[in-house]
Amino acid sequence: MKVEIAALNHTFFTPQPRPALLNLDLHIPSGQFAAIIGPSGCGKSTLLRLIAGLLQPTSGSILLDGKTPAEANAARQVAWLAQSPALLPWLTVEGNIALARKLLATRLNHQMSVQQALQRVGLENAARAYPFTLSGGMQQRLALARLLIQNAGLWLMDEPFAALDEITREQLAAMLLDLWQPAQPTVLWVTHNIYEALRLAERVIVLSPAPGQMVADFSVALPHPRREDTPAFQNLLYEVRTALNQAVEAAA
Ligand SMILES: Nc1ncnc2c1ncn2[C@@H]1O[C@H](COP(=O)(O)OP(=O)(O)OP(=O)(O)O)[C@@H](O)[C@H]1O
Repeated sequence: MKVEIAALNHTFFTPQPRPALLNLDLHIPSGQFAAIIGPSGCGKSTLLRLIAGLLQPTSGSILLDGKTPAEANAARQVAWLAQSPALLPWLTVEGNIALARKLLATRLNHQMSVQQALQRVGLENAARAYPFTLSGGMQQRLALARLLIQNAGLWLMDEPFAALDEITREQLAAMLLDLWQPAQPTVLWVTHNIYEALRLAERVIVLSPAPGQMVADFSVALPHPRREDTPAFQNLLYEVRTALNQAVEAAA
């Protein structure tokens, strides 16, 4: 799904005006895996919420394959993964996925079974368990299975693995890449972590401190799996970090 954002502004009124995003123009081609990084409070989550149609922009436009966020949502084309997996505690692992599948039963190209989705995330042996009996990493794998079965054209990800330990986080990041590669939905991945962004994404977009403006846009043309100890990775790391630091200094 193509994401086209033009002259986007968002201000919260609390009641005093608090600008969160300023004049953002962004074009994400269909199938791109893009990471959005920026300092805390720069408007990353606000941007995702606007794209998901959970907030109305103060001004500007967002089009998802030519549709408004509300229209794309109604067609169930937008899937969301956040830090909290928002599982239904009264349903088993397979019950959670079966419900997500049922909600999408009218989608013509929807062919994946519950079992297949659980296999893809390595949870086939936990199908009868309840979410509260799972570790944090397993709960996020279940959320990934739900994301997969939604078969949406756009995945919005708001630091989904930030609460997990380093090793689980890396495992899930690798799993996410494996899940993304066959169908290649468009991914917008919000993160604070420059390493994570450079390990996964094809593009890294840097926002300034609030109100968030785009200050840099990097293409990451490195093959997977990416090794951090290569000069190409280290160069990009340096450039992204420098862009971020300059934006923070300019705003200070
Ligand atoms: N519902 C709200 N009402 C008022 N202000 C808000 C609201 N949500 C966010 N803000 C403000 O908008 C700005 C951007 O917030 P946002 O959560 O989008 O930032 P973020 O980059 O995602 O931050 P973090 O990385 O810490 O999660 C901040 O100044 C925040 O305080």
